[in-house]
Amino acid sequence: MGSSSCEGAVVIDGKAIANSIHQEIAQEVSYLWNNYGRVPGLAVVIVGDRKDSQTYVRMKRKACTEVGMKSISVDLPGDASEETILDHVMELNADPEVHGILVQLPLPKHVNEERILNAISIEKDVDGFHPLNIGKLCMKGREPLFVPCTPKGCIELLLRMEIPIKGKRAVVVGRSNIVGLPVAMLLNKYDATVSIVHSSTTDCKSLVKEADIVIAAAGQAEMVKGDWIKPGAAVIDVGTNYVKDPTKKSGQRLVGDVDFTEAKKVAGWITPVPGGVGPMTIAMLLKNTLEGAKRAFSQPEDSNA
Ligand SMILES: NC(=O)C1=CN([C@@H]2O[C@H](COP(=O)(O)OP(=O)(O)OC[C@H]3O[C@@H](n4cnc5c(N)ncnc54)[C@H](OP(=O)(O)O)[C@@H]3O)[C@@H](O)[C@H]2O)C=CC1
Ligand SMILES: Nc1nc(=O)c2c([nH]1)NC[C@@H]1CN(c3ccc(C(=O)N[C@@H](CCC(=O)O)C(=O)O)cc3)C=[N+]21
Ligand SMILES: [Mg+2]
Repeated sequence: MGSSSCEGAVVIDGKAIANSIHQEIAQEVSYLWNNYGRVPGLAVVIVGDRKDSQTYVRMKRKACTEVGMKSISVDLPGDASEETILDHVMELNADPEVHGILVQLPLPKHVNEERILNAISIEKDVDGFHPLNIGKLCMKGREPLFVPCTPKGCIELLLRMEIPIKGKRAVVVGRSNIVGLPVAMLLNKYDATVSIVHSSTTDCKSLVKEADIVIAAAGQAEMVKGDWIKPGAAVIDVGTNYVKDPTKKSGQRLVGDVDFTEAKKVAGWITPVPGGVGPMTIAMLLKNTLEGAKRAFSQPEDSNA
């Protein structure tokens, strides 16, 4: 399950793997309902009307409802003040029916993103973006309460496909706080030897070529070419780039950071875009929310039983 292959690499079916995770989660949610009379709750906050953000938020809320969790929606106008957003976060922090809080990024320019993310209770930080959770992710022997969803989804794909990590060379393309950096830290925890390349790296190609595991998260359409890939490598493509395509009704097409057609001929495993990492990000968000709820339900002082 979760893959197909005719020529070249095994194509990792992230959508199918995410669906089976959704089923596992739905079972646990119904167990919680039967035993505690409560379900996990996920609050998704969106500020403004960016089309891509609205699409992603809609997908998250739908997935949440489908597994039987409670979805709490906070929709604020693009000109909402920082104080207004903070007030909503505080209210969600105090709400016993909320176990996860996600503030969709990017926030409008006038809002200090760091200030908002710092305000989310670490017990409800299902994105894993709070500096305390990130800090623990980077430290040996420390366990964050939540691991960021996209990086966790990348690792989950490797684990479920039984792709070895320990002792392997991994190269991460990109070093953002939400993808590149945390995925590199996670691969390090799983005992890969990790390099990070970025926009000032002089020869990305030759470094990527040495990797047994490539994580592409640069936000550059089809930047990683077939001849960058070591034969047999695992290629995980995080990129979601919209490129113009006059043959499509919408006038655009979604592509990854990897030239899929070329790389598939060389790689051992590869994720498609769409249908690879994207669905796993949502599955991990639900998993984090479930974990947060289970921690809350097992606390005696949480008296909302
Ligand atoms: N599928 C999913 O669930 C998700 C997908 N994404 C997608 O992943 C991609 C990355 O997202 P995000 O991390 O937020 O992006 P950012 O723009 O925040 O970071 C991009 C990173 O890539 C590096 N970079 C940019 N150009 C190059 C280049 N030519 N060569 C090498 N490195 C380069 C940048 O380097 P520097 O630091 O020097 O600027 C930066 O570290 C995007 O396409 C995004 O849409 C993001 C989140 C979730
Ligand atoms: N606080 C916060 N947390 C995030 O996790 C977060 C965020 N902000 N801002 C934006 C990025 C992006 N992101 C994606 C999630 C799912 C898909 C996804 O499911 N994509 C589908 C395709 C969707 C389509 O067709 O457009 C796929 O790849 O198959 C993509 C991207 C989460 N992000
Ligand atoms: Mg970004």
